[in-house]
Amino acid sequence: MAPIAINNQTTTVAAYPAGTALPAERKAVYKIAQIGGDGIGPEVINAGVRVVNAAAKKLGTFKVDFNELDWSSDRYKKTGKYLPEDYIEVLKQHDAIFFGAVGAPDVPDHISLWGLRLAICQPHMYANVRRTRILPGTQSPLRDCAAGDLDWCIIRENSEGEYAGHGGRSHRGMPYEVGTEVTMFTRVGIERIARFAFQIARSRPRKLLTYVTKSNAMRNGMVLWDEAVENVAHEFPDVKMDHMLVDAMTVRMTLNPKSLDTILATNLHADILSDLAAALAGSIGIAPTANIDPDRVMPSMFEPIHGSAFDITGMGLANPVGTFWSACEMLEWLGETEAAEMIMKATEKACVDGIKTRDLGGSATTEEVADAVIARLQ
Ligand SMILES: NC(=O)c1ccc[n+]([C@@H]2O[C@H](COP(=O)([O-])OP(=O)(O)OC[C@H]3O[C@@H](n4cnc5c(N)ncnc54)[C@H](O)[C@@H]3O)[C@@H](O)[C@H]2O)c1
Ligand SMILES: O=C(O)C[C@@H](O)C(=O)O
Ligand SMILES: [K+]
Ligand SMILES: [Mn+2]
Repeated sequence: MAPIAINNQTTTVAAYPAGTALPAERKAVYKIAQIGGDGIGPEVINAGVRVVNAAAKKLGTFKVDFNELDWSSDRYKKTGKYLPEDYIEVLKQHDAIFFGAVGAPDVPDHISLWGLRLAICQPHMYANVRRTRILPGTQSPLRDCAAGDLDWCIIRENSEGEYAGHGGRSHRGMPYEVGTEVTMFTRVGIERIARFAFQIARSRPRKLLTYVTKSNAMRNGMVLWDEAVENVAHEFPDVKMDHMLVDAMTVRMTLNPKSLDTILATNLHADILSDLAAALAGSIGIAPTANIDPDRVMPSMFEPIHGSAFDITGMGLANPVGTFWSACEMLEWLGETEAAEMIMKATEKACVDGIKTRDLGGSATTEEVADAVIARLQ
């Protein structure tokens, strides 16, 4: 494996390992596929687009051309399809994808998720990166944690495992009906995500990786996980590694959170742990997601961690901070670190100044938070 340059930038945003992350060139214009999707998705994405455009204008070094795509549950209800046949080709014409959320009250959740998010991300975007940090001006429900704490980077395997899509149902409606969901792990899939996670861990000051499985109860695939991760660990002797079973991990995240830094887990486990991480940092509304194709075959997809939140749709209550942070991850991935830092700092300033949505204890609307962030870009 090629040596990996260590990214020494002191940045408040993503610090991807330089070897995997830096694009070949910076561009004058980035073409971004904008997919608001459902529920609060379009609300937070529209706010994010405004903030990104304002930052680009302020810097004057690049432009962003957002291409709005109507791929959503509305489209599904009208046409029977979330995506056009040639969606891969369409997406490939872009440098990145800026995504809101998918999920509608009148479409089964497994249809919407597989119809849009999973169809786009599997199999190329195998690394799902979910950062957490208690932002200045916000509060954690953990009494001993303050701004800057819970600085975690969760690496979620994003292409297989519990989301392999294998299984079936038979004897529908009968008392002896059967449903199976086959969890599939491959050594190739585990090793590639483990290497990615070790590279991230190595690029962070603490060089500390905790990997999570449930290899006591799940005695095949998760034991393969343990073996494959331990094997990859030999390539990274400078990274300190430990292992947790997922149930005990929830306890450690809550009661001993400062002992953690980079966290690697399977698709489902990391999905759950990353929502917990966001909540421990104050709100699900602040947390970002980067669905990364480290090989850059597909444009990577950036989205807030949350879903379409139909309970608050159209009310101006959606916190756009997770979307702004996701935009920072996107800009960082494109090589525009300066813009990423500018947006992250302005977002933190708006929080410090108390311009926050209800989930963070404030009373500002989505648009007011966006206005406040734009006013603080410098
Ligand atoms: N990546 C995705 O597109 C994605 C992620 C999660 C859930 N979903 C889908 O979204 C739908 C709703 O799922 P759910 O209710 O389990 O999760 P959710 O994240 O949509 O909402 C959970 C709770 O958090 C609140 N919340 C979420 N985002 C918020 C924000 N930005 N600001 C303030 N409050 C916020 C909601 O109001 C709700 O009370 C389902 O269809 C689900 O499948 C999609
Ligand atoms: O598990 C998923 O992929 C759906 C959603 O919960 C998410 O985290 O994006
Ligand atoms: K989302
Ligand atoms: Mn989730």
